[in-house]
Amino acid sequence: MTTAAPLLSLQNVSKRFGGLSVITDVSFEVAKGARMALIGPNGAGKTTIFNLISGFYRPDEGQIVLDGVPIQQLPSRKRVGLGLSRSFQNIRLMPHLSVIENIMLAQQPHAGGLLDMVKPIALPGFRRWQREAEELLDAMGIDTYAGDVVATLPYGVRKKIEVVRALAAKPKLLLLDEPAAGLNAAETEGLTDFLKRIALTGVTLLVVEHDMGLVRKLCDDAVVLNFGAKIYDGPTATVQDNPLVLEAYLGPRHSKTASGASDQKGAHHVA
Ligand SMILES: Nc1ncnc2c1ncn2[C@@H]1O[C@H](COP(=O)(O)OP(=O)(O)OP(=O)(O)O)[C@@H](O)[C@H]1O
Repeated sequence: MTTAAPLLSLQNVSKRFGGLSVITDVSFEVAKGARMALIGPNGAGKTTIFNLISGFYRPDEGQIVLDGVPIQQLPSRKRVGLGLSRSFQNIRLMPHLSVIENIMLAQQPHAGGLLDMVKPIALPGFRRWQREAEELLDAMGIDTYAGDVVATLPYGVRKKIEVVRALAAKPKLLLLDEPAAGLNAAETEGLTDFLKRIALTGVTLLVVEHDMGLVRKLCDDAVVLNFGAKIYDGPTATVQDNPLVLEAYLGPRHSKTASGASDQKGAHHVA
């Protein structure tokens, strides 16, 4: 039996800061088309893993392979060229530009650079980028905001645009860093449906998120970190039954009685 090659593979990845081991021998795979969560208590190492995948940090040991290419020594922009994109928890849109201008800026990996946006109309590719940005906003159901200045839009809409910005570079793999942070329950529900729609376009998702409601609705599988080590790698449906996971979130005394714990935004209950 042959198994399809994963889109992303971390193999025995470790990262230290000075004498502090922050990631220890972490391995996991993300299949093509998967919707996978990367979860764990505060300080577990999730953001560090994202920074290692996206190229802000280099691992001290181990390999990171994207679509068959070892990327751990490549600069971030090369990883973007290979199909990696990331949305950030703290929205990184240009607040005084319109939605469509922000999306077009994010198409820059396929253009000549930021300077091109200073004199954009003269560029041969401008009309095409504009059309593609309009199509993307339309496909994601937020084209009504295309001409609006970002700073004037509600926070929940800006979060969606932050995600669409990350899609503008046509990624194979999208890293989503706490997409539901700061959203209320209704906005989170809307965002979850929105992310499912994105996944249906074939983009593979790896999601760091504390909101377990979103994780359960969106992600089939989860990797759980604690103190920089992997403690679970399997279906999201059974993550809350795992004693190591319960212990990591709630402490050893609670691990047998935690199944009654409820979802709470900001509180890191897993059950
Ligand atoms: N540049 C750095 N220098 C030193 N220590 C760091 C650095 N970046 C992260 N750490 C440490 O590494 C550990 C993991 O941090 P990280 O931000 O990856 O955790 P996290 O799981 O994303 O946490 P949270 O859920 O709170 O965002 C923490 O103890 C943090 O203090």
